[in-house]
Amino acid sequence: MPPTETLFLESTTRITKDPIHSFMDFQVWDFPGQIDFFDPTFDFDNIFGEHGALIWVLDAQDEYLEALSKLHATIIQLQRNYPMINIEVFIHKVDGLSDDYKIDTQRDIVQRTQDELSDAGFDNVQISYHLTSIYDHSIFEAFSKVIQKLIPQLGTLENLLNVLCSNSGIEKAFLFDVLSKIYIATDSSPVDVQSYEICSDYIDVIVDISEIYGYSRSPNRQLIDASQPPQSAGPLSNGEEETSPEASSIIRLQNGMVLYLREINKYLALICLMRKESIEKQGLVDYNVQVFQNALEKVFEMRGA
Ligand SMILES: Nc1nc2c(ncn2[C@@H]2O[C@H](COP(=O)(O)OP(=O)(O)OP(=O)(O)O)[C@@H](O)[C@H]2O)c(=O)[nH]1
Repeated sequence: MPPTETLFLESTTRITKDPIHSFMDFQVWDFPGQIDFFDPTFDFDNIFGEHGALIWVLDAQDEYLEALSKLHATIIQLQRNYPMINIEVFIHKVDGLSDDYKIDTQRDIVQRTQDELSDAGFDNVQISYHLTSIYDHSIFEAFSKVIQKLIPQLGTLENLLNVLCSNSGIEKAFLFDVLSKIYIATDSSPVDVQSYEICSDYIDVIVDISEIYGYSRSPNRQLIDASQPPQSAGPLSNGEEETSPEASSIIRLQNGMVLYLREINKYLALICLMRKESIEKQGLVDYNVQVFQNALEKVFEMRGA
């Protein structure tokens, strides 16, 4: 949904559950802001007993002290009953704030939270804070980090991406869930926002091209319907779908970098950022990506087994 359309969203009046079917099925539950978690009619155990992460959204452009004290009370309750739930605080709508003010706001929220929790006897609660906005990629990046913590195989995925990068001259590799643009894993080099943004934009380009030039494919292979760049496997007829390689695409950027995309399966795409010299050995890169893809299949097979 484009940010401008969010202006017309209706207010949330009850808990709404959005199932997300992807490489991992999960549900996002949206709670109305005015809900009272401590009301006796609110079934705290039934709701939080099943959750992996609590995302608490604070409006950084508004007065947040009341929402913050509700957050503190909720964390204390969770620590007593469900300490395994990840607590993620989105300091949201930071697009309206100057850089200095953003940092000050985050510092204030962190400090107040630490003080409040330590007064209640909880000194080492792990809480992640994310500065977010719908007007840039920060909301997707924050959500990516939340989801990554819920993936049991994250360490294995990271290792596989590290091996792929070091053997193929790749500077940064992301494994993206194409529809949500969440990246589920990346290699262990630091993520810089520009790399993430350009890879995320690249997905938009590929999805747009697919919508125009795409063709019908088997349900197992239909996420990126078709990108037919020079390097791709060539046009597929309907009868060939099961045996044809996945979609792939390469874009050369003016600054000498290259973006390499390979569809991994129904949901996932690998996007790599590398220098143009590395793609001169494209056979090697393609081969290593294939090995990575096979390894990934095994990782997810084992999970399903
Ligand atoms: N400036 C700015 N506005 C935002 C951002 N995110 C949401 N908004 C605006 O905030 C308003 C409320 O958005 P909602 O998503 O309905 O907020 P909510 O807190 O879920 O509200 P309820 O549904 O009532 O619980 C909308 O007009 C959005 O356009 C943001 O990152 N920056």
